[in-house]
Formats: sequence, C-alpha cells, structure tokens
Amino acid sequence: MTLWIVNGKIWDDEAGDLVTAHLRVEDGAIAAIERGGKPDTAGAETIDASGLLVSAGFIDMHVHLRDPGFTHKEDIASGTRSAARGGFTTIACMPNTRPVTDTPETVRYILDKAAREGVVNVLPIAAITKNELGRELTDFAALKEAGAIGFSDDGVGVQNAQMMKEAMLRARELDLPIIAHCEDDSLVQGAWVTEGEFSRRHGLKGIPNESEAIHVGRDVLLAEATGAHYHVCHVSTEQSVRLIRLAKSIGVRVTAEVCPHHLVLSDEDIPGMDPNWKMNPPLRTPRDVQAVIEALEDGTIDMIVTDHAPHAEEEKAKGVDLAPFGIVGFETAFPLLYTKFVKTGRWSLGFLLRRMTSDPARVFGLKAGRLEAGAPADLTLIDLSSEQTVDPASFKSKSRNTPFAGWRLQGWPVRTIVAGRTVWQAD
Ligand SMILES: NC(=O)N[C@@H](CC(=O)O)C(=O)O
Ligand SMILES: [Zn+2]
Ligand SMILES: [Zn+2]
Repeated sequence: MTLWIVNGKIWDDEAGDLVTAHLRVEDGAIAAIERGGKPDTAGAETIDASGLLVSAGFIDMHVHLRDPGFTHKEDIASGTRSAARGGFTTIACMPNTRPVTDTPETVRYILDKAAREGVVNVLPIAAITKNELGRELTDFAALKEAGAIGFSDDGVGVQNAQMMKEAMLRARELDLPIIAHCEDDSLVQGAWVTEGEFSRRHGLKGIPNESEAIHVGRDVLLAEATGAHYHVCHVSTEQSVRLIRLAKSIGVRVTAEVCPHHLVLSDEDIPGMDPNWKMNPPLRTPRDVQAVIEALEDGTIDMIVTDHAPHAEEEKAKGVDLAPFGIVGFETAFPLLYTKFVKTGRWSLGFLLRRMTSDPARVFGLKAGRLEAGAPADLTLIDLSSEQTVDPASFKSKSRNTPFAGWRLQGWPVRTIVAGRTVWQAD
C-alpha cells in the first residue's frame, strides 16, 4: 500500500533551512523523499502537509506509563495516546511499576499490551535490582531475551557502588546500557526543592546538587573501569554536567539526557507550595539551568527526554510534602522548547529536532529517528505557526500534573503517524 505525504516542509541540514518535500511511504516504511516538483500520486492515499513541518517522529527514552499497577495514573493505552498527541512515536518506559519490571513476564506483559492497545512503539526498560530495592540484581540476560532495551532503577538511585559495578559488568556483556537515576539518599533527607533562593526564602530544607552529581562521579568511574554504556537520567546540575563532560573527553562511554522543565524553569520560578512544581530532580538554580542548556548545546548532554511522570489529582492534592514527585511531559514538550529556544533564535529548528529524534536513536541504536528511505514511516506533522494555551483538561494522559497550565505556546503537533498509519490527529 502506498501513502504520499505531499507539500510538507522538512528540515534540510545542508541548507540549514526548511525545504518542500514529498514522502512516499510503502508498507510502513519511508520509500522515497522527493524534493520539490510534483509527485505522481495517482491511485495512492495522499496526505496534504501544506504549511506543516514533517519531522521524524519524536523519541522519548524516559517515560512512566504506570502499567502494570498504577493504572489510575496512566496506562499503556492512555500513555501512548498522550505520547502520540505530543508527536512522540517511540517511547522507553521505566520499570517503577507494580510489580516492578524485574522479570521477563512483566517485560512481556508490557510488550503484549503495547502491541494490542498502544498506538506508538514502546520499549521496556527493566530494573537493575529486584523490586528496585538495591539488594539483588535482576536476571539481565532473561530480561534482554524478553525484550528489555536497558536497565534502570529509575525513581531511586542504586546506593551501593559494588552493586552498580556488578550491574555494569553484566550490562556490558549483553551490550545494553545502564540508565541511571542519580541520587544519593543520604544527602536528600525529605526535601522537595533544591538548595537555592526558593528554599532559603521559605526556610525549607533543600536537595543539594551533590546528591545527584556524587552518583554521576562514582558511576563514570565505574563505567570507565567496566567499559559499560552508562546513560545518565534527567541531568539537572552544573556539577553533573562538569563530570559528564570530563568523562566524555577521556573516552568513557557515557551519554546523558535532560528534561524540558530543567531547561526552561528554575527554582526561582516556583510560585509557592504547589505540588505541580514538585519533581525529581527538583528545579535547580538559574546557574544550573544555564549549565544544562550549554551542555545540551555542546553535546555533553545528548538528548531531550520528558520523564513523563503522571500522578493522579488526589495524590498531588496531598500538599507539597506528601505529594509524589513528577510532572507529565508529552503534550507540552515540543511547543515549549520550540517557543522558548527556537522562536527566540537561540537554537535552530534542526538542532531541536535532532535532540528529539536522531540523537536518541544514535545513542540507543534505534532504526527510527531519521527521515530517510528505508526508515520506518514514524512521522510527526507540526503546525509551527499555531499558538495555543496549555489546557490540562485537553490532555490525552489520565493525569494533569503540569506546571505549564495556561502557558501560551507555539508549534503544536497536528498529526502523528506510526509505521505509515495515523495514530493521532488534531480536531
Ligand atoms: N521524575 C519524577 O519526579 N518522578 C518519577 C521518578 C523518577 O523519574 O525518578 C516518577 O516515577 O514519578
Ligand atoms: Zn528518575
Ligand atoms: Zn523517571
């Protein structure tokens, strides 16, 4: 079956600009990209993308689908629809579910349910330790065999260095990454905001930057010693950036990600005791925000991820001390970054797209993420001129925990295509 997507604009790296192109899709894959001219679409299904950006579908290597076990927050059906609305076509889900994704059965449950009820590609990440308790490693080989693409105890840090070293040795043997949530528990002690202006003004205990960076420092040394691919989750501090930059400069196999909220918000933006501004890692100081932006720009940080972390309204309503950490991310990520960094002239559109498509694909060895013949026809169509106000009530996610409600943003996805099939379209 042939599908043509005609008259769209694609980013051309050589030209450093948008050019008009027509994409021919055959059997779920991109068969050809024709620049300019008028394609012969006779008899084929055709999508007119006039006035729209056509990008490779976004890839998000850090998300929480809450399935199994916390399906009142999100499930695979709602989470993948939320992803599709945000323009994401491949997502990697974290194992802090119930049960924790620490057995081949749970990995298979996720893949089976995603195949039946999901609308985008779902890549399961399995736990490093059983029940994410940090006491005993999971069976990495069996988890890989079942379909896990990497290992993480996201939600908590692996506190024991020997445990982490052993994990890296085993991951190295299987050629899969360790994807680390970096947090030293002994340095955190119940705080919910960073040490900074906000915590001082309100007399709150703060989460110090070292609680993250101390794990990064430890783990790049372990990655150097073991040769494992070590990927740092949601980098938020200047100190972590410095360590990753140093490790990369000496050839350690380290890669890293950053979330939109850590690029756009600092602790000084927190309006008050609002649980929708509570996430882990916390919003850091303006100096840290500058450091992670520069790190993303110079390649120290490889990619953007949302860390989509849905929580139910009644859970977030418990107040800042009791509410769980986390904010939803899929449905605001692109317009937020387009508005804040591309519209303002700081980044080219091509740069933003790369960090959301081909860079995660390169780091994790995925076939998607590129607009080229032979690649899967996972595509996102975006109206770069459309302006909308963020309305959590419109989210496809089951949860609404966002600090961006009411923000006026530009550059909204309008249609998401996975393997040549439209999985979401704006009304
Ligand atoms: N980021 C968060 O604030 N929360 C995540 C856990 C995590 O990513 O560490 C969650 O699962 O809710
Ligand atoms: Zn985490
Ligand atoms: Zn997470």
